[in-house]
Amino acid sequence: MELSLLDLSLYTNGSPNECQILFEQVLLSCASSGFVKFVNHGIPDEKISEAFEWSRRFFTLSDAAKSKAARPSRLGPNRGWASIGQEKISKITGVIKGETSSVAIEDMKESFDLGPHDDPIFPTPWPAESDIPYFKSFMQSFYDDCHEVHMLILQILEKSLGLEKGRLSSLCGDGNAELRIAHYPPIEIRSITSGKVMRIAEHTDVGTVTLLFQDSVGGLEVENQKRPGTFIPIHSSSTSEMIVNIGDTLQRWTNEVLCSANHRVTIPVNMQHLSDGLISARISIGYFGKANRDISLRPLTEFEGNGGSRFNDEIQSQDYYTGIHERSYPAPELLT
Ligand SMILES: O=C(O)CCC(=O)C(=O)O
Ligand SMILES: [Fe+2]
Repeated sequence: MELSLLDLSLYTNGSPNECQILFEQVLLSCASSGFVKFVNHGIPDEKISEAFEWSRRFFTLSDAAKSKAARPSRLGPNRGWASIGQEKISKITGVIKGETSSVAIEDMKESFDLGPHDDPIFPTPWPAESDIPYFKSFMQSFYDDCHEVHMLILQILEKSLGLEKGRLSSLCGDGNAELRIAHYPPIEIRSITSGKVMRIAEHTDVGTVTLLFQDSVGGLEVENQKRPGTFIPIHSSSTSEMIVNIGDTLQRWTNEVLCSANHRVTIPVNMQHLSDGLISARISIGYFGKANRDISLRPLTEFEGNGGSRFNDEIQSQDYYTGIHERSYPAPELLT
């Protein structure tokens, strides 16, 4: 299975026929693998390179400086700096499939998440401006760029799925997303094969779609939806390539016409034949598109038909997101 690499600019610049082909290809890729890749998505290459540069700068700050932006210990969305091993994504492995995991594999990564600007309920804790001047303004501007692409992709999905204009995008227009920079420090192959740690354990993302940029180290893999249990490596030929994966929100809204993509970050494919060796540090940047707060995650009426749904519970978006995020930050006494 190869992921389609599609030209997003055709949506605004293409002929009606080219647009139609784009809608069909997006649907084909998302419905068969939960993933699609885009070029010409509108965020300039230089800005993406700059985002990687800012990420490196942030992660080379001292722990004391990063701690000023530490993840708050209260219920809510992901905000601020989470140190290496703090988030345990293995605690949410299998949740969307209705399987619960009892293992607590440590993720060997650190991350920094920002939410909407001036969020009065869940503000983002920032590092001191004097420690990393202009970091905040750059990251907020990159957040806005990603929000625009998120809206564009939802509009395309509306067309692909035969929905009314605005049907998906109006549920997300407030911009309730998170932008995450993640740093995976160098790690021994043996540590991962021991089964105790991972770069990031397999999981699905909770939101609508995730927009992901990765450096050239590799290791990102997606589960083959036709052959569960087997994983396919996802390469990017440049950091500008945008990888888009379907999240739980769209799985629920579409009543599984689209299914969220189960993915993980592990040993890069070019090192998988080795029993020993050091995997280089890796940086990725992900924008986690989400529904506005207080939106029902029941299937949309357009997808209600045929044989009911697994997702008829009355859960609302923020409650679902918070519940899942909190599971991945278990209190030490809850770890198994
Ligand atoms: O680092 C990556 O490539 C993926 C990260 C990821 O899946 C996540 O943070 O949800
Ligand atoms: Fe993810």
